[in-house]
Amino acid sequence: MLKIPFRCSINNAKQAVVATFIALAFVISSVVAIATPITYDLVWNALFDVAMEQNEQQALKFEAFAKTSILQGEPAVGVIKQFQDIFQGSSYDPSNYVCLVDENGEVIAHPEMSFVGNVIDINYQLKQEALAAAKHAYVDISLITKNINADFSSSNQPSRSVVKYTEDGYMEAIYQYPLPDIDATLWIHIDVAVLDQKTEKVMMAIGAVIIPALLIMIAIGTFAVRIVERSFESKLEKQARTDGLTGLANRRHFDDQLEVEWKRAFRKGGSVSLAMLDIDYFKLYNDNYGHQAGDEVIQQVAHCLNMKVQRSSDTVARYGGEEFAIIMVDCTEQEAALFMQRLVISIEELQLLHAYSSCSQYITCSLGIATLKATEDVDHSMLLRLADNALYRSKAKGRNNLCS
Ligand SMILES: Nc1nc2c(ncn2[C@@H]2O[C@H](COP(=O)(O)OP(=O)(O)OP(=O)(O)O)[C@@H](O)[C@H]2O)c(=O)[nH]1
Repeated sequence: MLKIPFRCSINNAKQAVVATFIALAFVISSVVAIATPITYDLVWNALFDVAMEQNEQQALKFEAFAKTSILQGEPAVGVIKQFQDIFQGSSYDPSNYVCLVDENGEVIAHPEMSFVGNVIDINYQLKQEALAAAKHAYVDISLITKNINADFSSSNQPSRSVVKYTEDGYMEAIYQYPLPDIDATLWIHIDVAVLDQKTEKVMMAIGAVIIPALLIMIAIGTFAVRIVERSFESKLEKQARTDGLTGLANRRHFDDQLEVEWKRAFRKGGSVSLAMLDIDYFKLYNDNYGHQAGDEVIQQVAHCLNMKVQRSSDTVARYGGEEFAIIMVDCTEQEAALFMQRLVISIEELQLLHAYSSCSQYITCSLGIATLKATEDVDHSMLLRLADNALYRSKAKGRNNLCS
């Protein structure tokens, strides 16, 4: 009776939990989606400003250096040596940012320069790296490198390209200086890859917080859903075994319990007693007092049985309609009969008025009881039959009594 609405409430609760977490995930994702670019921009802009400033300082330094060194017509080796000295210890490692390119944008090494350490010692790998970089981020290299003669004759001033972004978001500042002693341009490329690394670190840090947070949220959500499910499952299980009107064990639980007790008694070589109890003239009660009042009588009788049958090993169940069943274990036939006899009296003592009963002015009940030793030859359905027959005899005897 209670099952269907109960199932609905389980589904509703599960849906509510799932919906809450989806909503939560959505809100967090939205916040992250909105916050990430803003954070990214803020971080980027902040780092960019710093980098720009650094770059600007480097550029000024370099211009000062270039004006004195290159204009004096120093050989390339000297220029680069000076450059290295000036920028050593700065955030830029000159060996990474200085190389020589010819007018085609090819990285070259000059024999005279080989002693100037990293900068000049452009090995195959470094050259490949420079070329690879040129293909991607530094697309303008070959365009800005010019023949030394043209440049040198027109102006001794170093030309400094505009600091700009590349497609990848890198910022680059390109300086080109014609070198007086070789047919090449000293090309100095100060990029701010460092900026990107910092940004990546920040983004990774953000990811390091957000992703675990999302995972934890999913884990907690799953766990919460499981807990809710379990609690509903156990409630559902309990509901499925409980009679909705009286709260007693229902027929299903009774059947299972009788089988369990029967098997236990068989193992222990014991017996099981079973009492079947039926309210007398209940149809007449219903007809005259109404179905609602009938329900209340059933509830009161059930309550009385529950109060009297206190041993945890015993089971009181609503067998159906106005019929109840009591399983008793670990007691003799006489003890069970005596106990049930008192129960019959207790129910009449409830003094639930029944003016249409032929055996009392109050609600009474008839009771059939059977006790059977659990052996290989018989099973618990025999016990049920015996108790039922006893109940039938009790009714036949005039009701409000007990037969065994
Ligand atoms: N109010 C109410 N009545 C019920 C319920 N279940 C069964 N009944 C009624 O119980 C009555 C049982 O009637 P009968 O089987 O004829 O038994 P009785 O009138 O008690 O007669 P005896 O058992 O021979 O004394 C029927 O009228 C059923 O409708 C219930 O849950 N609530």
